[in-house]
Amino acid sequence: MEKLVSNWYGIVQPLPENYIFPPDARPGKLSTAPSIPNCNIPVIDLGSQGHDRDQIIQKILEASQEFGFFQVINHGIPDASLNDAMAVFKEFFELPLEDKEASIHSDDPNIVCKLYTSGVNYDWEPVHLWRDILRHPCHPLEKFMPLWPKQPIKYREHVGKCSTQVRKLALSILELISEGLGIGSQYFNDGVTQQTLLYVNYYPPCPDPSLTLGISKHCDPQLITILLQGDVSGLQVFKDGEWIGVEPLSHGLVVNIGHQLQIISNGKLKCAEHRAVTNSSNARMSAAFFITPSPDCYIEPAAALINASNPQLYKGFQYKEFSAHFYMNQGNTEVALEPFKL
Ligand SMILES: O=C(O)CCC(=O)C(=O)O
Ligand SMILES: [Fe+2]
Repeated sequence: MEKLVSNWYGIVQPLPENYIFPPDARPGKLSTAPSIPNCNIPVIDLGSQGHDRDQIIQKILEASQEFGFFQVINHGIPDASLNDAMAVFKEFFELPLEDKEASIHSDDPNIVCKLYTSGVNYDWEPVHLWRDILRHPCHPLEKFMPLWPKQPIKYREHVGKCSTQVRKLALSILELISEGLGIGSQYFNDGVTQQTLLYVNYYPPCPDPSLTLGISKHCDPQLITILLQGDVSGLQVFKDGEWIGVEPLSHGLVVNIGHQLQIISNGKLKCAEHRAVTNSSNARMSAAFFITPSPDCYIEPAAALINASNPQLYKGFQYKEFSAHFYMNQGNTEVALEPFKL
């Protein structure tokens, strides 16, 4: 806990050696965001669903096929709700270390609310990430909210409200996707969307952003992710051999396809590699809401998508088998899907 970067940035200069990535994984000069190619990650206006539903579905499918990423605007979640949640996250990370610890201390034997730095296996990592992370489940709210941070005082109220709205939005986007894929509008009900996991990332200003990363290259293992990235850039998506930036949009939300949605869509929708770079002047925060299957949920390509010209690409498995393999290989994107391919 004493290693949290949010508690010693500004004190530590230069970047400690155990944060320096090997040359081929460093962002290099590109990490100073404006110089990287400006993204053409699609921006989809959800405000006109009443009369443009089919067109919106088409745009979502195209973006999910080509980029695995898109941003949504006019998504129905009030600006105030997003601002309030981001404000309590920031307040949390700016608390003194003892207050952060006290805030998440709970009698829960499963310790569902976790605060740590870098990755889950700090002691085993060859290189550390320049970020701290607060994570906890959000759904069902009544079950998990009593285990969330107690400070800031408004944390539970604001994050409870925002997570409920984000989950509703995610389910409505999944309904549009299921309609577009032609797999039945109920496909994403129940087990496959049973959990909402929230990971709040805090990247303090970094002494040398060219040498390190906030999050290294990965794909999200869950079904679909909704990301609040505030107003500081840093998210990059790997596309056609290049890293492209996902520029923050005022009150826009980033949506990306997870491994499970790639599998269910039998490879039609893509989950794209992405990472987060740091910068030397502003702390950056992002809040990722992962819509996640229950551990026992059986995942397989939807039968309606398989035919003579589209043979089944993945076998069926329980989600917990996938996540065990994913975390054992530390999210290595080369091998994450291997055992599940046919
Ligand atoms: O900070 C970001 O923008 C990316 C976060 C992310 O990719 C994740 O939490 O999985
Ligand atoms: Fe991610």
